[in-house]
Amino acid sequence: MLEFDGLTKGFSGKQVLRGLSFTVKPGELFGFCGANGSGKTTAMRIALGVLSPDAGRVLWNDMEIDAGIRRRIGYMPEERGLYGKMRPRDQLIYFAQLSGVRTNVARRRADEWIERLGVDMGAKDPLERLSLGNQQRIQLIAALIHDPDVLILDEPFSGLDPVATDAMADALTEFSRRGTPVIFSSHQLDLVERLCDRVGIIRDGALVAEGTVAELRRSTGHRQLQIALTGAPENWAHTLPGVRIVTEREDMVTLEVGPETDVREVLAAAQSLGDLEYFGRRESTLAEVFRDTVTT
Ligand SMILES: Nc1ncnc2c1ncn2[C@@H]1O[C@H](COP(=O)(O)OP(=O)(O)OP(=O)(O)O)[C@@H](O)[C@H]1O
Repeated sequence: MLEFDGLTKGFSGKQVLRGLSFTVKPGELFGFCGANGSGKTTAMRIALGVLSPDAGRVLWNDMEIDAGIRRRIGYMPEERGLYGKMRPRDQLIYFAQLSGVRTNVARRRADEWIERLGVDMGAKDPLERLSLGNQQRIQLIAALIHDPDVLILDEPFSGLDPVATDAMADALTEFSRRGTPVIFSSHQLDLVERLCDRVGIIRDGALVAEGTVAELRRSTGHRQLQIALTGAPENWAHTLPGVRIVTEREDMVTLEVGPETDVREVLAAAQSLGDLEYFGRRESTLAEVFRDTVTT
């Protein structure tokens, strides 16, 4: 279990983390979300020992992370960190060896992952000649080639095409299903919603929401309805009681209703305005929950 316990951190008087606490359990794929500058990278760097906190700790299985534990972490830094002039395969083997993997095993794993993630490169190409997406795939392999006990990935999906995204998502899911806790930061909330077992939302250096996507949806207290009517007067949705219009298309209106609104009243009002073609609930997306959480 990876535990962030009351982390605080400031840079030249600016408070960036303010008592950040959450845990990532074995086998869990955890999405770490927050607005730009909310402190995600800072927290992950502290877990890796790149930065030290002003207060608080990061624990791995109840032990403070030391150099030995750190070697068992797979980390993908936001600033990436590979050698541009070196061939990717050689680097992967080198990194694996540094983490204690035998050379023949390192070679085999490098080749397997390069193939599995579909890295497109010539055998002699140095890293800097690869496209950014392919460099990023190599960076992911560097994080997992030593078969780590925990994976901490800073925006691993940014800039990837849909095929690479799926390949990377499969790899992370496989690690988590094997029991490895995986935490990654991302602004791609549709992806986080699709992949993650749990999600944490950080705001101004503290966690303001945490749970499964379903739990986060419930916590906002907002419900959305979709209604389709025929034969109704123009702008009919504006006359419904206790609703906020989210989108208004010719064929379907999406509405948000607060916790105090009686949905049956909305239904009755809609029926009195035209012929009801569709009436149903729409789940909020994680992006909507996120906006709600970080702007209110
Ligand atoms: N070494 C540093 N010195 C001074 N300020 C820093 C340093 N590292 C981070 N900060 C500041 O800390 C704040 C949080 O940055 P951080 O990179 O942790 O946010 P983030 O949530 O990862 O953002 P993003 O989503 O944009 O990557 C920012 O205001 C940043 O400018």
